[in-house]
Amino acid sequence: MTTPRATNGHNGFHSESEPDSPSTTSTSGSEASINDLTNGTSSLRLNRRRNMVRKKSSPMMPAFMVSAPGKVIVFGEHAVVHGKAAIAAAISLRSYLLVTTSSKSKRLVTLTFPDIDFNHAWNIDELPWSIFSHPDKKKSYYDLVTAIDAELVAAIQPYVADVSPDKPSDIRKIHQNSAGSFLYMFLSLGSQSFPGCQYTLRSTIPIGAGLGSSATIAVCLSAALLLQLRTLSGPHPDQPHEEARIQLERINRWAFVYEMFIHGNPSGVDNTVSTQGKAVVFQRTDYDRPPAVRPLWDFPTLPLLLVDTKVAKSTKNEVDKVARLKHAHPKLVGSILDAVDKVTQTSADLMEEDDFDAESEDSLRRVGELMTINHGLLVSLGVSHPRLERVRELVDHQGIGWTKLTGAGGGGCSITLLKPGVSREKLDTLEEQLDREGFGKFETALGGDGVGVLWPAVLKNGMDEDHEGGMEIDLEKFLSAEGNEGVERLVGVHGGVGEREGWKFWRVES
Ligand SMILES: Nc1ncnc2c1ncn2[C@@H]1O[C@H](COP(=O)(O)OP(=O)(O)O)[C@@H](O)[C@H]1O
Ligand SMILES: C[C@@](O)(CCOP(=O)(O)O)CC(=O)O
Repeated sequence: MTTPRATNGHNGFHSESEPDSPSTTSTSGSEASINDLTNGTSSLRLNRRRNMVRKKSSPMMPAFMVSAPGKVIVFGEHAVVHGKAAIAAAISLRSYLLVTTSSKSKRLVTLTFPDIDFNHAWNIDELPWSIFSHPDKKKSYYDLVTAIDAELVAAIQPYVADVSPDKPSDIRKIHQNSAGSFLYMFLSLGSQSFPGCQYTLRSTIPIGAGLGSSATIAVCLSAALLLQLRTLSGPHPDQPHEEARIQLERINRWAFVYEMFIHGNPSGVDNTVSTQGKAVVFQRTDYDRPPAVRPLWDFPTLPLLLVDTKVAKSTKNEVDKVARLKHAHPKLVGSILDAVDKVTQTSADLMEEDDFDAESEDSLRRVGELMTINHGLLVSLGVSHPRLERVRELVDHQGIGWTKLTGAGGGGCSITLLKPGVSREKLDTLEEQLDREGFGKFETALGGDGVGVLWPAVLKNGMDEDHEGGMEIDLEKFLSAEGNEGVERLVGVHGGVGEREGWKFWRVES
């Protein structure tokens, strides 16, 4: 567990437009977090005084945004749920969350997820705060929560039950799951004095395709809530790496809670890579302790083709399937999982070798062979799908690379490592075939930034209507941006025009 850091006057979110930002204390958070953060009564008094000043000068937080990337698992999915290692890398497809605060008298907290046609508001004063703030249950922002509490889930049930009553039951279930996971995190972290606010999310990541869409929502909501509670410091460009790492760990811990609610038994690899970005070797051997996460700083720029089968899958179902198989054949499935682990470790070693060259045929062939083996092992665990096998068949037929499923399988996406020097003609033939057969194709760079913050929600460059002082992103603009391109153009961390001025990231690279 991370020890809570004492206040140093430089915590809290740093922003030019926020008159009194440097503080660790919570204007809207619980008393517990004030006590946890301060070193004795004098600093407590000082912080209370700061809060009073802030309340007078800045009664409402400015609208702000948070963004988190999707991921591909390059090696080790499923085995990672059973304590083995996995390698995952952030991709350039991202989710974007706009947080708008209402005036004090408005007591609604609203969740707006237009991508899944979900919108719901709750009266903050009617939520079950008493059970969540009971001393036996109350969690702090820095706690490591490793299990979902059944009593707390029961307490939020009445608030989830009336969500989307007119939707078909399968859609309703998804909405209720979103509502439940959000309320669980909101009630665990917040307090009744929380201001009315709206969380609006748009994503460029295909949903349920194995690219970690749910983890990006978990990361965005976790970061947003922790920022609202003023329990995070930065991000700012000169922030020491160790301090940045602590902030990321806090975000990641609560993102994991959200994922546990959605998926039941996640490994945590998705939320970890979405939080910290780039590429990592991830392993969680003991669920009561934080996972071992080793960043791969020099992760090679692998020539990857990402194909979407457009077959929807459920991560929970696929994970349950493997658990059942393991239960039925413990030794056999145990050996398969061990073999996946070996593949992952071998690949990590290989890619970290000094003479590994992402453009050389020999280096790529060795990684490619490991991908083929990993896919074969996943097939034996029963998590492939005929459409995934079809992609593999088409790629193999052209002889242009090595393919494996990525993520939970059962549909979703595959990745193909392309051989160097593949002719344009062969690639075109493959792409035409994929197109004809209804597959989707993504171009995405691997190893991008993790969670980012735009505070306030004002961008300084990138759009036509940009003018001096920047362009404010309001709810209307955000909701009316057309499709993925519109979202990227409006608020994208790169926006197709290179690094966007305004977005900031916690950087831990040494
Ligand atoms: N854009 C989105 N808006 C709202 N909820 C989303 C969005 N994308 C994903 N989700 C949530 O995540 C779930 C999909 O998660 P999961 O099955 O793990 O797929 P993935 O492989 O994409 O992470 C959805 O059912 C929904 O609850
Ligand atoms: C199958 C698994 O290893 C990865 C799931 O990824 P996704 O939800 O399909 O993006 C599950 C996990 O790691 O929690």
